[in-house]
Amino acid sequence: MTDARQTAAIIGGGVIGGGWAARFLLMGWDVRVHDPDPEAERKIGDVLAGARRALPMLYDVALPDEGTLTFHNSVGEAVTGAAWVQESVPERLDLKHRVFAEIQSHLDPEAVIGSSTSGFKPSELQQGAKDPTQILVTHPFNPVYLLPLVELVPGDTHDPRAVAWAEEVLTGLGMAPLRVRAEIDAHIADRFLEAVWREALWLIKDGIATTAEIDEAIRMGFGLRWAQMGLFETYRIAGGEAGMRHFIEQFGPALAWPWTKLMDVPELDDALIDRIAAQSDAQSGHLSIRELERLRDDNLVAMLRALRQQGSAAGAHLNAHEAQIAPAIADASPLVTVRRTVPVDWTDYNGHMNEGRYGQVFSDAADFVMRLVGADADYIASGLSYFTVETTVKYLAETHAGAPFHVVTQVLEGAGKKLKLYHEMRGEDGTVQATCEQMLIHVSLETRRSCPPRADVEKKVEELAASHGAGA
Ligand SMILES: NC(=O)C1=CN([C@@H]2O[C@H](COP(=O)(O)OP(=O)(O)OC[C@H]3O[C@@H](n4cnc5c(N)ncnc54)[C@H](O)[C@@H]3O)[C@@H](O)[C@H]2O)C=CC1
Ligand SMILES: C[N+](C)(C)CC(=O)CC(=O)[O-]
Repeated sequence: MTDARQTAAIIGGGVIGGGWAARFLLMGWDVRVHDPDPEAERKIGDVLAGARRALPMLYDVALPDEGTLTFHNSVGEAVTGAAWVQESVPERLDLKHRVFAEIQSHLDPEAVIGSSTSGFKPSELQQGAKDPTQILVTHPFNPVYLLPLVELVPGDTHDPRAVAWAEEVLTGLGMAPLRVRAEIDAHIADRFLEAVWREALWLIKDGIATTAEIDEAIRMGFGLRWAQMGLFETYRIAGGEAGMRHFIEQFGPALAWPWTKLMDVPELDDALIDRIAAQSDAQSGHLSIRELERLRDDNLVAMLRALRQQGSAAGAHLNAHEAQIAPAIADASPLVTVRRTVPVDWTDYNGHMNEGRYGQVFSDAADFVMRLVGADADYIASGLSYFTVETTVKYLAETHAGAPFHVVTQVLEGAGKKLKLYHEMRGEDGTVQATCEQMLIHVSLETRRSCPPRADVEKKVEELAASHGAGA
């Protein structure tokens, strides 16, 4: 099964199938799509263009080499040889059953079928299936290529090996599988989303708030809190020093007050739909869906990168995934010390990468060289390190958010306490965008003064310098 594991079939290439296709492809899988819509290829192309820009910006290293995308006229052709099938056809049980039957008549019995269903339980999806244990719910969130959460619902009838493998695949894609222990309509997260949506529909129907006011209430307040601590940690803090118990004592009784209409659904009659659509047009109609997607993606990237910096919530998850995909530190000729994409939060009011960020790039390049010569985390913990004492940066060409680049580094001098580096930052087409000459001095972290490196590090520095022709 090992070779076939790198091929995923996407059955249904709409909003969600397109997002899955992008995530698999950008994480190095080959992707085979079947969708009867004659526009499917164009639509997936649009989603993929957004994903190619956004997903690499989340990481401080390059993503794996992109897989190959192909389109197929039948389910059978698409799933043959696939190790993973992601079903993303419309939310109709009869249609999903027909599609599963066709998938299972061609699929390798060891492959997994994940369903994107927002609401059906695995036992419902599995009804009448040739092998029910092959079908799991893997419910993602839009945009699938950026949001890590995927609800993994195996249901009662499942093969633990398939579930373990599904967790491994999803984690490898950079997703955060949340195992739902007992099957339930609409899983976990959509229960909240439905409740919030119902309440919002009432507010509009009753003329209390517009779509714009409701969105403002979310994004200026509790929406920000939820992204980093969720509901219960947030409420624990809201209980003050007495924590959760005090919070429940104070606000629990309010649940019985006539605040909410959660159990009733407002009738979505023409008048209500017209009102919502008109308010939504007034709020966001000046932007196309693609422009809104870009705004959403840039904001999500910037927020997720901030959480990465804090090592918190989804940021902690992304840090762990980056450690999995980061290339090993190894010598090579030419010595590429950084390979990544310019993230959106590195750009400024001039619309290009801000000068301050070049310092980060060349600092990362120097860190690579330090690890290469053995001045790694353990070495630093032992009380020895290098300090940069001088840099000369030349800015030669602009670069922009989403642009891939790499840094090639040369050791100009490496002897005793001195380590002099020359870096060239190059764009995808090889254009030199910036150069940096950088002098590092070996130090004791105890005395904060210069001192000779440990013998093995000094030897590696000298060897590296000699291999780069230093002093020749
Ligand atoms: N849109 C959303 O926010 C989310 C949707 N989901 C779930 O993902 C699934 C798909 O939803 P969307 O992508 O939003 O729908 P969509 O309408 O954007 O895409 C569905 C695609 O399936 C294709 N299709 C129809 N019959 C097919 C068949 N027999 N074989 C192959 N393809 C077929 C359609 O041509 C269409 O391109 C649903 O189960 C939905 O509940 C899950 C998470 C979020
Ligand atoms: C509206 N929806 C129920 C299809 C939403 C989801 O299933 C998840 C999401 O992306 O919000």
